[in-house]
Amino acid sequence: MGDAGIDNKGFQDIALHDTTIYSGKGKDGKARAAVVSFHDITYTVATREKRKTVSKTVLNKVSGIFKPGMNAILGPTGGGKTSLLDVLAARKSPQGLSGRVLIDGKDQPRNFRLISGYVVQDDVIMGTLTVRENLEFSASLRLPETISRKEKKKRVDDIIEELGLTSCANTKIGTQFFRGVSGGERKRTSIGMELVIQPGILFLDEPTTGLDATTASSVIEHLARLSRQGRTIIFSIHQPRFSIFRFFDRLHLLSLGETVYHGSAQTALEYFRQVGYECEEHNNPADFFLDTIIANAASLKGGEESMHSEIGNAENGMLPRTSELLTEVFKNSEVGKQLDKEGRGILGSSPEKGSIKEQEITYATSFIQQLMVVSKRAAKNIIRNPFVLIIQNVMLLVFAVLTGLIYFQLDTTRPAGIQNRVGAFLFLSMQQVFVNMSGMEIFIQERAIFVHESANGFYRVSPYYFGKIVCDLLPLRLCPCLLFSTVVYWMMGFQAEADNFFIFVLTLVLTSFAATGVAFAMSSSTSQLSVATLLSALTFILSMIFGGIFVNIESLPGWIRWIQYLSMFRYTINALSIVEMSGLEFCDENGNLCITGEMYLKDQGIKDTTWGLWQNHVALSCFIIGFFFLAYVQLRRIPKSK
Ligand SMILES: Nc1ncnc2c1ncn2[C@@H]1O[C@H](COP(=O)(O)OP(=O)(O)OP(=O)(O)O)[C@@H](O)[C@H]1O
Repeated sequence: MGDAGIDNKGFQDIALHDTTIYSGKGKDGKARAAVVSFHDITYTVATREKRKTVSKTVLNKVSGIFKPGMNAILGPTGGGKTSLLDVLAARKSPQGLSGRVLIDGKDQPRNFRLISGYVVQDDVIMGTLTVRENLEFSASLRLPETISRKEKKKRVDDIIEELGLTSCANTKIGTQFFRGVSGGERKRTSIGMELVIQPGILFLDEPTTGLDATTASSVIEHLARLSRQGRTIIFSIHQPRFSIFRFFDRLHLLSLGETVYHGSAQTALEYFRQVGYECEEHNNPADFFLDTIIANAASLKGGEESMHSEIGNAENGMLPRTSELLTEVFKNSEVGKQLDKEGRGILGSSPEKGSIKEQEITYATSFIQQLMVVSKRAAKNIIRNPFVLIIQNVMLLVFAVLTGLIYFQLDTTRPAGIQNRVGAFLFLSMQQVFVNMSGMEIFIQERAIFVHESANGFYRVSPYYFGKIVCDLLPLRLCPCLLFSTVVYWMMGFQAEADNFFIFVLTLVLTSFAATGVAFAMSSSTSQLSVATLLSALTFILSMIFGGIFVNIESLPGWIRWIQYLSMFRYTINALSIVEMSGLEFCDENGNLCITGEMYLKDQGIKDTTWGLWQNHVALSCFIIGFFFLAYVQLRRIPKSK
């Protein structure tokens, strides 16, 4: 059997001319393609099956060598393509992973994620920004501050031209609320966001998925053009048409996490013919490979039934080993042996004897630069998505007028004057808490974008978080709350004293921020909006019960009474009660049987002292600090590796 696949050309030139660890750039500062070799990659995960934890082998001793050009990882669904791509791109956590990935014969640098590009399958890209703005966002954060604005702009212009995005450069990407650029333009923008750093190696997870045939061909054509400029492009792909397949230089065929073929794409058909599988004249090679792999695996499992089942259903991800199994055939073939020999050669000349290590994330820009760029994008996002902004401000104003009309100019007759005020305190605190549950979706909606960008070194968690807080708290929490509290205070006819008014507004603002803190903490702790909503609703309801109105706290048994201290409703209601009730006298219709506001407060166990008032604001501030800090910690804990 002749050399049906492995092409040595290029490796010696590239790998051995430089003894330093790969930095992504050549001596001239331009992107430098590299040889990515992987040796005996095994990846296992623990899964739950029939109430037992079992170990599943996703990749089993997979080896190969990807050189500058177009390198495709192909295989049936569940074959391990994405897993292999993630391992090569250093996006997998080292847990359960063994083997080595070398770049130009040396270990991957610890900041490999930052010098290589990675385009995920579902484009994670801000829909409210234009194509150009998204590219500029990437350039502002991923290029060092030593590069001038002019140069960054030029780089963005070049990419727009290179990827054929000129006609849609100023079109918004699009969200679920409005249509923007086409699928192909969106994918090319995602690719452009990675090209900003001029990576020598570009990884793409199924770049054609979800695109129509013509758009998919155009994306692959663009990638092929990029590869000819000196880049190593590695991508997973499911079932490409021939018009796409013909652009592939090298091919790695996977079946159930094992290599079926690795080598030149042009000679792959010849290899299969030599091992006994002939492709019909007008059949698409990619379809032929997949059909052959599936049929081979199914026939070895035995039976007609398994012929029709996905091969991904094999037990523990492995098939019984027989000499006819294509993975075994490949190992024993000339192509397989030559790949093994070449791989051992690279490993032998590798200076280190390391294993796959956790990646470290370094950043090209300072905290301040990241804060500015991220805040600017968050502000644009709010302005261009005005629905929430309008609801939060305009609707709340309408709601404030309605509330003001219900409790209009409260009098001090007894019992209505007391009852209406107490009802109003509860209603106002509930309103502030429940309206701010909208903060729940803040980190859930953008979770995929945040994970992708922070894993790729766009920004640290802290500037992203602070940027979000500023852009969310001011327009969506503070402004509506100031509007609302001003309208209701004067319409309800609360005490016309400046001090009282300002303390009233402060109390509602702190309540609004504390509720937002709870929503943020929930939002950063889960990716499911329904879970976050449920958790927050339960927290608020429990807190409401212990607010002092639904149940007399003093009448509760001691073992449960302490929960009152965790109720933000209690602090809000107590503060509002002290501010409004102190100094009032409530009498019945005849002007007899009067009680003072102070008597009411004493009856409720509320201390009408300076500290008695301000302790409520201190407690609400502690809630704010605690929940905002928790939200930050939870955001940091979101794994950046898969
Ligand atoms: N963390 C994990 N936990 C459990 N199973 C996993 C995990 N990662 C991968 N797998 C399993 O390993 C197999 C390979 O997954 P992978 O996503 O790499 O396949 P793929 O070839 O990219 O599939 P597709 O074409 O459907 O995207 C699948 O059966 C998948 O369910």
